[in-house]
Amino acid sequence: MTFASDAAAVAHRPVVTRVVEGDSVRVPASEQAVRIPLRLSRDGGDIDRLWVQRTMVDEIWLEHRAPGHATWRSPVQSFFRPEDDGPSFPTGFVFKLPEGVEDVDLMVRTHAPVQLRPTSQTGATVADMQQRGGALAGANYASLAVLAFMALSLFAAVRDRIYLALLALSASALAWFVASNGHLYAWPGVRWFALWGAQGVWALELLHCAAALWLAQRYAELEIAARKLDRAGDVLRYIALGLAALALVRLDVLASSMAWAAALVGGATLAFIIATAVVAVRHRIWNSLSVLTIVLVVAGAFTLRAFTPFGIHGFWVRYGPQLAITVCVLLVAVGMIGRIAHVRDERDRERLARGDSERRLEREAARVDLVQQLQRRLRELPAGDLEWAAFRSVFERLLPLLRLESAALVAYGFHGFDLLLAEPISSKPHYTDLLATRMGMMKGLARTQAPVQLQLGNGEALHLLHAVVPLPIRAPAWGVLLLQRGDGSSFTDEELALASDFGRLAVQHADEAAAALSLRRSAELDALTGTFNRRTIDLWLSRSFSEAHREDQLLSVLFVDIDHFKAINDNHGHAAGDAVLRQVSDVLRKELQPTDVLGRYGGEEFVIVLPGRNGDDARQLGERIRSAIELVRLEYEGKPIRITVSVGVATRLPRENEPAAAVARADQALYAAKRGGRNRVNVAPAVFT
Ligand SMILES: Nc1nc2c(ncn2[C@@H]2O[C@H](COP(=O)(O)OP(=O)(O)OP(=O)(O)O)[C@@H](O)[C@H]2O)c(=O)[nH]1
Repeated sequence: MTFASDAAAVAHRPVVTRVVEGDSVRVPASEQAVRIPLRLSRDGGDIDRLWVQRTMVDEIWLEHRAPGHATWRSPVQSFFRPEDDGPSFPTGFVFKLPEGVEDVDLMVRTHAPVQLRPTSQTGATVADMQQRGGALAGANYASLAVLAFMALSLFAAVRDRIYLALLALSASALAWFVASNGHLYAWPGVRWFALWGAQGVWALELLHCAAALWLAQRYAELEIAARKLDRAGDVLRYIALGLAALALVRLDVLASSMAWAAALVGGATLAFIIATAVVAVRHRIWNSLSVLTIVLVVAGAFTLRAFTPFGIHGFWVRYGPQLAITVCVLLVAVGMIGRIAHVRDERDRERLARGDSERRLEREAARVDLVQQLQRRLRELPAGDLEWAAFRSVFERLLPLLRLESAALVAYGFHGFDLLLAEPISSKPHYTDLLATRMGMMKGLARTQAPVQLQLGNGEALHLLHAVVPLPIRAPAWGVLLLQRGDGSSFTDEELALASDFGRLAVQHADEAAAALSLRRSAELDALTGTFNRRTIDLWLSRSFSEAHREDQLLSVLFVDIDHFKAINDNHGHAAGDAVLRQVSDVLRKELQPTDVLGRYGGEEFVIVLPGRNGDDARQLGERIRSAIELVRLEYEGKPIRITVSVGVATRLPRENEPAAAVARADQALYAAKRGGRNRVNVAPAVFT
């Protein structure tokens, strides 16, 4: 059984209590040396050393005083001035005892209160203790140095400040351990740190606490996970840093309270880290369960060490906390490495998402642009040009968007046209070849309405991968888009969907434009004969007269009226009359030039506007029409119908810029032709009105 004694009692007064070696004794801070009388038990003959665990004393030595004898005094040792010839990592103060002596005085001068437990040992045991302690300390330092270096490398690679916190944690642990074990002061270059004495060690301990708090806050992502705890961590960290700065001021009056303050902050830090580790476990942070376990072990190790004054001692009590902290740093580092993968995954995911949304935006913009262009372009085009214009707009966008080398539209019966449109035009022979051999297959694929990817081609181009995208064209017509990339890479579902969508838009807009065009045409045309109706031909007449007047051009008008049409209706029926009207309009159309305009003026009367023709030309045309109609041999229900027409001709007079007068003259001329016996051409005199 051991007990603690307060050596203060023996500082300046005669011995009251004699300390038995192996007991713990507390030595208070004092400017003068404190004398601790020791009763040695030297049962074994080999026991000739006194061993005191290294602790932060300024000076320590042994004295032996016997009445009538000269005082024996051992060399003075110091925590802050290790002997040069001692072991690399000394773990204790060792004094060779004079022979036959059972009572010695242990002399201690310290600026900080310390707890000592002197024991007498054999030389072999002392060597063994030095070796074990030294080996453990060395291994600990090496591990922490490696971890610090690793943290620095990780920071350089990932540029995440959490690795700086890991560096601070491992480096501060290393500095603290090296100083608190008394090894720092043996190393050249850093010996000066001894100036701060015990206060320097506390400053390092407090810095380590601050680093541990910083890392714990970031490791458990407290800022997001537990804001209140995070703020408490901030406060504790600032306290630790403030106290560390205060410790470095090295005021002796602060020595005792600083020891308590460091212990309190250490305890609070441990409590905070346990709470943080619990939060990390709850948030499933990688490796946090192992970290929590080791943090609890650290707390246990420190608690055990706090009981040293009550006789709990031993190798593991002395070194357990340091070892546990190193293992803790190691586990946190492992967690941090796992975090790299996590951070990288996050970054990759972010980059992909960003790329995805940019691509989507680009495609959406291209789609909007396509729709606008289709609406604009197709409105102005005549029938027959709509289809290729719509698909050219599609290709303009698809080629860059899908990185295509070429694309083609293959369509049969689309608005009555067969189309092969290739972009660029140089790729047309390739698609022509493809069609020659794969037409049936393409037709089959068009019916499926699902895009596919196939290796298509002939001869050398056999390997080329093509996307075949069916178009929604109403059967029996069909059509597909053929897309091909130079690098042979396959198309994603998204890309095929995009091509499908663009193809559908082109078909839809071409359909709408064709429908609008035919609606417009039907409003302009006479349903029975397909020639312009009265309203349209009136517009043409006005436009032609003002244009001819402006340009000072010739312009003639023909009125063509079927003779005795009422009789045809009466004798053969109304349907026969309709057939005659269609027949006459066909003959008229054949006789006209592209610039001439034909319209049905009403009933059985047609008007022909002849830009650039004089009266003579018009009369000759009228004559050709008359004789051509006369030659028509029309039979209705087996009965022949004889058709003749009368023609009135009028020509624009130089000052005329509107048609009314010329139309009246032509009508008059026609009337004259009728009166003249029909089946004849009559030219209105120029000054008829
Ligand atoms: N079948 C048919 N008959 C029509 C159509 N539009 C007008 N008609 C008829 O055309 C006839 C015109 O007859 P009229 O104006 O008397 O002249 P006509 O019989 O041709 O005699 P002339 O002009 O004097 O040679 C009327 O009987 C109308 O009913 C039509 O779209 N189809």
